[in-house]
Amino acid sequence: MTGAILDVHGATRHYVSGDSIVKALDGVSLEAHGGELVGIVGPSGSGKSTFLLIAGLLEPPTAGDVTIRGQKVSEPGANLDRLRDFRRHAIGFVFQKANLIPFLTAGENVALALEIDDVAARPARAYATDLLINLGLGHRIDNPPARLSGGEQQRVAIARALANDPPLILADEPTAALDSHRGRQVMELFRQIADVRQAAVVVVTHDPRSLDLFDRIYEFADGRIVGEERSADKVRPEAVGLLPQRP
Ligand SMILES: Nc1ncnc2c1ncn2[C@@H]1O[C@H](COP(=O)(O)OP(=O)(O)OP(=O)(O)O)[C@@H](O)[C@H]1O
Repeated sequence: MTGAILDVHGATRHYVSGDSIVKALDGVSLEAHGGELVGIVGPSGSGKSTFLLIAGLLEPPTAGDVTIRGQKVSEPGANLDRLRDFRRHAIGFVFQKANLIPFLTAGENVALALEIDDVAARPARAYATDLLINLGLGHRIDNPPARLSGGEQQRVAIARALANDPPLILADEPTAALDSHRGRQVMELFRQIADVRQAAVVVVTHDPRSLDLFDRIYEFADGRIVGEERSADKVRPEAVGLLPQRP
């Protein structure tokens, strides 16, 4: 046991494409600890999204394994359907697009994540409200997603990912659809989530402007890690008020 929240060891994923084999991921080992913001950069097709699929227990590796909080949960042939509950409690996902439910308000979108987890409607709604206020979206709670800017929608999606208080957050290019100011706000929020919640946060990004926030950055190429940079003097934005704990 390493003490890491996420410990991916030797992860490999090969796809058969016609007569050839695509090595989307080729023996990647990477750890993320509580309180760390870890970045993954690299050219298109270098295996970044494939890494997140494997680390997020959405696909098993073809070799290697994934350990989350000391429990080995994925390896070749693993039946990941059985891990649905584990995944919901352990991992919060954030994607490039917010993918909010259009006919629910921002508050209802976040509360739904708790109600699915058997939290009663009233405390779920109260918690969603607290969370959104803490993320600077108190004025948007009763608005549907279409009334929110792209950056606001993405922050609601982050609130939804936080709702079950997961120790691990995985984000795939969460700022790709945002302008630089809103992108920076979203990246600072990930930094704060790592600091305040002591979550391990792993973000795939093409955005070079926020790399000063990260503890470690891994560079991927051809399915492998080809570079690692550690930041000793990273920027720490002022922490938001203590994010409330879930009911
Ligand atoms: N289901 C699949 N079947 C076949 N090949 C795949 C599949 N998924 C990914 N690949 C290939 O694996 C390689 C890595 O893809 P991946 O999406 O992980 O890269 P990426 O670094 O996330 O790229 P991008 O920055 O464009 O999102 C690519 O060559 C891709 O075409």
